[in-house]
Amino acid sequence: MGSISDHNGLQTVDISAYLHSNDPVSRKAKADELVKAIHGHGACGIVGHNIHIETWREALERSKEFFDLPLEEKRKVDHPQGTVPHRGYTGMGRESIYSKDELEAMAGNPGARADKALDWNEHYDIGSDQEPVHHNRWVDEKTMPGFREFMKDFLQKLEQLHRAVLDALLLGLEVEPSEDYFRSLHAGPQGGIRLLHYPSLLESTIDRQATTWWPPHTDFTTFTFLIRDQNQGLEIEDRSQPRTFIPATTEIRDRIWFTMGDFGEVWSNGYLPASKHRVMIPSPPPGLSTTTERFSIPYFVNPRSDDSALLITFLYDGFLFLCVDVNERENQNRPRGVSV
Ligand SMILES: O=C(O)CCC(=O)C(=O)O
Ligand SMILES: [Fe+2]
Repeated sequence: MGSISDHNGLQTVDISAYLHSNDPVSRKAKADELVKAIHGHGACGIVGHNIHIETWREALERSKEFFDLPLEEKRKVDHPQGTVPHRGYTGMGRESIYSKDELEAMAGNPGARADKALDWNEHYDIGSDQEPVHHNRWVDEKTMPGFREFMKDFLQKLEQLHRAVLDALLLGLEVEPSEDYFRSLHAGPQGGIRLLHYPSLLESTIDRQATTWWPPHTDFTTFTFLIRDQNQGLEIEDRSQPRTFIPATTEIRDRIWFTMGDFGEVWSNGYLPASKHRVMIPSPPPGLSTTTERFSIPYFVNPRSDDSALLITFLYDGFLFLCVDVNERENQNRPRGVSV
């Protein structure tokens, strides 16, 4: 499939020529196309990426098997308490994303937290066993045979893809090969997958003011790949019309949605802006009173933790690129939401 432009302005880039060609001219052309697409919306679709549809279907099926376990089984792998919670299971309504405005409004008023809308999903975070900061909470092998091996392998495939996409961005941005710091920042095992389950809900019980699947947010990542089932829900902000969202449609079955994260925006000094996105609870299918459940698997690409403060600048297309690594350990541990 060639690259396509959706009627709604989001581009979908077929990166197979980048991954498989030895021709530097076509690789550079593809890298440029990717950078241009992300520059526009902070997000784009990616096809031709080497993650086979059978593999991602299996990942979604195994994810469903996990969420089908009794709650007491899932709670055996509950996320760690404290400042580094991003591994293991987080149950329904236990994490809320707060916007900057909400956090400001809450300052000095701890009771305000109780009024916060719930993000109605459950999720299970997995990263590399080699990653030094976070520690996996694996389900017992007897409970889910093969789950751990499969997820480790899936994670590795996504890691390979993230390195290839990062290389393409660096080529597209014309970063000098001597500035290999960027590559090395992401060469380690910091990527992580999140198995996500958005439950089916009885329409009459949904207070659409108070309940969301995910409210609008940007990810605290360099960038994110979004793998999902066939059900609609993800929407990406149209940067030309702020607060207007474009459905990230699912009709191309093996399209991965790519969203730039906060660190990626800082890293590129805004040239590749962080994508604001949300996940909406769809209306029930015609004739039904309950909404359809949804499964998705974001893969978060994070920079390496590093104790050294580092500042790198370079010029591209009249933009000053800036990368600040301010003792990232603090930043990486910043909660994306608040667990209760
Ligand atoms: O489920 C999705 O498609 C998106 C999830 C998401 O935005 C997130 O976990 O940060
Ligand atoms: Fe997100």
